[in-house]
Amino acid sequence: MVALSEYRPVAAGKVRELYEVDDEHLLMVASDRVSAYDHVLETPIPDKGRVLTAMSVFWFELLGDLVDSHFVAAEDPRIPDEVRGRALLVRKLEMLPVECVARGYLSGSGLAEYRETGEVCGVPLPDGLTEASRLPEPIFTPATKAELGEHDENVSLAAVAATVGRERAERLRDTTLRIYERAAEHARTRGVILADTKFEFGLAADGALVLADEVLTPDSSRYWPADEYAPGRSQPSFDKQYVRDWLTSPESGWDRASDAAPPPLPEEVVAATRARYVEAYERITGRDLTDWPG
Ligand SMILES: CCOC(=O)Cn1cc(-c2ncnc(N)c2C#N)cn1
Repeated sequence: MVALSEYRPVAAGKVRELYEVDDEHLLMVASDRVSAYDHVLETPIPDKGRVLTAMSVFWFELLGDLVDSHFVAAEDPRIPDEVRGRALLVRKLEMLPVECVARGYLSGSGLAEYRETGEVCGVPLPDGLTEASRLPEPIFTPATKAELGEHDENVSLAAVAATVGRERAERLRDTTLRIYERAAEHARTRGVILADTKFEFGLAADGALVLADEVLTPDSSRYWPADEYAPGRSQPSFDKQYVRDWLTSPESGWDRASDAAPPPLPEEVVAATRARYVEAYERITGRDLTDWPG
């Protein structure tokens, strides 16, 4: 069995790493780290990496009739035991430098831009929308990838076209919206609102778009419990709300406005957060996490 240290690291995010396996394949590894308020917390959430990995695989399979993906295997001799269950063997692609975001609801950077200009990424929206408003129809709001720790920058479709060509930009938009709508429709039947999500695509040898990166996880998407949905205020995050509430409670002794690192999480917050990740996975997929490796 190969050790992870034998693979060359090629990219790292706040909570994920990417390694080169061979000329054709990469290993995408999800850690148990969680980030909140732009800080990576020191306390890991057991099984978070497994849940998000299993969730990506579920979506790759469900969306397989709409789009090809880079997913190769979740169990394979090339996957080291130490990361089994929270790592995927994927095929190496030529990546497109576009963060393909679909939004069915107005929140985060989309809401901020709307409040400034009445538009998001050059797409005009109706007046009178507020935090978490459902949009008349889902919109494509691409962004350019920022350096680690910075926020991505929202850009127009024309800016994407200037980078990847008009035809490919429109195909990115159409594919992004189609798979978002399919996923949001599925999530809704499970009592979960998929408010927005971010995809990354690469190119196959024949120029076809291939869905890459993690897909429709609570880290790449906003998941809200549908039964608590009420526009006009920030919605509870399906998975991170216990962490957010504790960090902003007097109990934590942390001042969000300061640059100080958040304190370690109490074990009951860790346990409740782990349970929310497992619940999100089992509700969305109808599968049992105990059936997933690792
Ligand atoms: C770990 C944090 O960074 C990323 O995952 C972003 N990223 C993706 C690639 C990539 N490159 C070639 N082929 C692929 N299949 C992929 C994928 N996924 C590189 N950086």
